[in-house]
Amino acid sequence: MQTIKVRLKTNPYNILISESSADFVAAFKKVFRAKNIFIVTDSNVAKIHLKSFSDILKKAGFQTSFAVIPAGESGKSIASLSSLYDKALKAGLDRKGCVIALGGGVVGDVAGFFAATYMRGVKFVQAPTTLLAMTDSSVGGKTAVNTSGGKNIAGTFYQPSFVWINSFYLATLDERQLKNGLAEVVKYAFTFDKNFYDYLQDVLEKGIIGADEFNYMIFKSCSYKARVVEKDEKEVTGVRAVLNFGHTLAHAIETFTKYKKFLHGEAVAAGMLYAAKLSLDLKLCGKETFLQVKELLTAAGFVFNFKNLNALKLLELMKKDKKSVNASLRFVLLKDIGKSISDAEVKDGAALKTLKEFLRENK
Ligand SMILES: NC(=O)c1ccc[n+]([C@@H]2O[C@H](COP(=O)([O-])OP(=O)(O)OC[C@H]3O[C@@H](n4cnc5c(N)ncnc54)[C@H](O)[C@@H]3O)[C@@H](O)[C@H]2O)c1
Ligand SMILES: O=C(O)C(=O)C[C@@H](O)[C@H](O)[C@H](O)COP(=O)(O)O
Ligand SMILES: [Zn+2]
Repeated sequence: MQTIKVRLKTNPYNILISESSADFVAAFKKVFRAKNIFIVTDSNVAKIHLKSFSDILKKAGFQTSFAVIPAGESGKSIASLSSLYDKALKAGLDRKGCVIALGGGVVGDVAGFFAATYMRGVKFVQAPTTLLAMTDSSVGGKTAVNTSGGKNIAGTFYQPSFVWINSFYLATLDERQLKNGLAEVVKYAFTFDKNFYDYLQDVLEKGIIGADEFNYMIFKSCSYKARVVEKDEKEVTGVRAVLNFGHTLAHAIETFTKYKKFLHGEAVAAGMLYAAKLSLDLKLCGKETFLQVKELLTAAGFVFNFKNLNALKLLELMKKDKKSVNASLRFVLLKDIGKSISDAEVKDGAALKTLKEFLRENK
């Protein structure tokens, strides 16, 4: 078992990396005296993992009820959120109860928003089941749902009481979803650590990724994220914005394609390559850095094939990004591998010129 502490002043908590359900139950009992647990999951995870997960808690003496939201990004909606309030009330969830998110980032983001607002806030635990959720979304307390106008437009910051990461769940995840998770993992290498970059390049090129490699990626990613969140929990000072590397274009692409064509990680991979190209065009980094970004994304298996994306429309959407101030574009850019600039203001013309070239080069 490995434990990473998230040392927040008001809501400190642990990230537990363990394949033992006994470790999970022990952690749970330390944090809660309540018996009433409401599990939120999605329609795919419900079929594979809900019964065994709920049995762990029942055997430990807890009462469980559950709600299932639609699988995939379409489930990250106000409709899903709204359905949870009704189901929880019917199930008798009270203020002393606890919500557990069992699933990927979609479940975590929706369940977290729900837990933050149900009866003005009930306790919340993250039990991530995708690589993306284990390395990024289950940590840090961002919760949200999408709207037709934009990604994560409605949400709160609401920290979990703890996170239980059991990489055993990765065994049932398909190749595309595993690759999707790698996008956020390589993000940490690009923005924080050249040594981690070298490690990933080596492992991904060889293509042999087993439990040890996944657990190492999870540990490193969660450690970077925890340190950043401790410094700037609510993205006020700009420190946390670094976790948004690649996300300015990614969210525009996801919104433009109505959350249907690209997975989040696929859009983030595209966004990181674009941000690296923008860094190069703005002379913030050299060609070598841009090529290093491209090489690792390629080693991770990302192919860039953008048809029917409209540069002007993407620019308009990027201007509505949460980092924008007075409609001026802000990006996380790179000086080098492991060295980033958060919150760089970029003129519309420069962003558009690079975007048009980027789309042309990756048709
Ligand atoms: N809050 C944050 O800090 C944060 C960070 C990164 C991403 N996100 C959000 O996370 C979401 C993406 O999360 P995701 O990539 O986990 O997607 P997801 O939650 O949609 O899960 C991907 C797919 O895998 C299935 N699945 C989940 N676990 C499985 C398992 N163990 N076995 C088989 N199938 C399984 C799901 O049903 C779904 O179809 C996006 O909405 C993104 O915006 C949030
Ligand atoms: O935790 C963060 O902070 C992040 O930015 C992590 C991102 O990977 C994640 O996709 C996040 O939800 C994006 O946040 P947003 O504020 O741009 O909606
Ligand atoms: Zn992300």
